[in-house]
Amino acid sequence: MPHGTNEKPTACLALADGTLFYGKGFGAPGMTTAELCFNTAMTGYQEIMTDPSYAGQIVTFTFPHIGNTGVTAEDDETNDPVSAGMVVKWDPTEPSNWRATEELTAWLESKGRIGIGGIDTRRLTRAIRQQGAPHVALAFDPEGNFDAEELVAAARGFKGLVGLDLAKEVTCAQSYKWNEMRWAWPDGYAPNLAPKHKVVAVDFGAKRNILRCLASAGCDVTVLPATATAEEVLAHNPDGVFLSNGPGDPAATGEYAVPMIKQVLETTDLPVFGICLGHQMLALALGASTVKMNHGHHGANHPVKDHDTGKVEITSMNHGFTVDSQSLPENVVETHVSLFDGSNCGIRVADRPVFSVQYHPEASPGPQDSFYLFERFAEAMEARKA
Ligand SMILES: NC(=O)CC[C@H](N)C(=O)O
Repeated sequence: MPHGTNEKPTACLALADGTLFYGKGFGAPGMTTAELCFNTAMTGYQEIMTDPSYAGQIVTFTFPHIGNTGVTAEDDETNDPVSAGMVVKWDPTEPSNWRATEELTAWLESKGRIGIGGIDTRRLTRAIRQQGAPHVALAFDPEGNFDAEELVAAARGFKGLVGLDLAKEVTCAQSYKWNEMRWAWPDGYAPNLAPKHKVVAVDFGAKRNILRCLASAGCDVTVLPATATAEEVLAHNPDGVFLSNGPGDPAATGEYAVPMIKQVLETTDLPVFGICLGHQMLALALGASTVKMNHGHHGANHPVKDHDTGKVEITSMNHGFTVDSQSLPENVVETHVSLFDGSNCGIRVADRPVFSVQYHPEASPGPQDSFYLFERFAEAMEARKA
């Protein structure tokens, strides 16, 4: 029965440990298996659902009002929802927003994704925190016929994200140019409208707002597929190389991406900037290691301390793996750290403009505090030319 109602449930969420949550289905009928996480952001459900880094995951939204602002294609971080499904407390409400072109439920249905409403998301979130991100099966049947044992077996059959390279499933098929800028600017920031620096962005599942931020910092961006070799990257004669966010296990994607990054580092003095998966794989290329977290960081209010300036930024996060700061080699400085759990949030090579962050400085959804990193990347390219 959906939480707090007498209705017959039309959706079921089964955890691998046998726990069942019944609720009201929305979106597209069907069944899917994934890892389950929770996201604490109060806004941005569409950006979250379309963030390619959520491949292989179902998102529990701890904020109860999901659907209020509808959906608009302008807010997509990539063409379609990538997250396998969504879990919410209340049924999505009718949108009330001038930008909405569609309702969340109709959009999810047209994109073949499953949602479940009427769930006690507090209880579920507590379960995720206690046991670690569980493997789950989520089913939506308008008739409400579920075989609980079958669903639990399906959840147990999900192999998990460790060892999984999902970047190759969400990367672009071909290279392309990106010129579009941000629509909103951080306070006091004067947009740099002339593209000054040639940047190759390797797309492991890049969010569009990252590309907009690069363009807004003066970068002329060429996006290359995840499997690009160092030769392919350098053939564009870039002033800098950007490594994007993306889904799955950094060690698995790193099997082909880390040799590319190493070769760029060994054969050039180019500035390199990485975000999230790009950060993790840069760390791997520098000799550090990554580990799976208990339940990861997914939200829009994570405080991070910048050791260089002493400042605290409020950041947007979405990651389930992390760089083991104990494994950082001597020439790599830990620049940022999470004030929630002390985990690594940023690195820099001691004597080179090679740096990366675990969080999302492009915001969308989230705060704008960290835009300076894009400017830092542009400054490094400027300095190298001078
Ligand atoms: N947002 C990302 O790039 C996520 C990186 C990686 N897939 C993780 O879960 O940690």
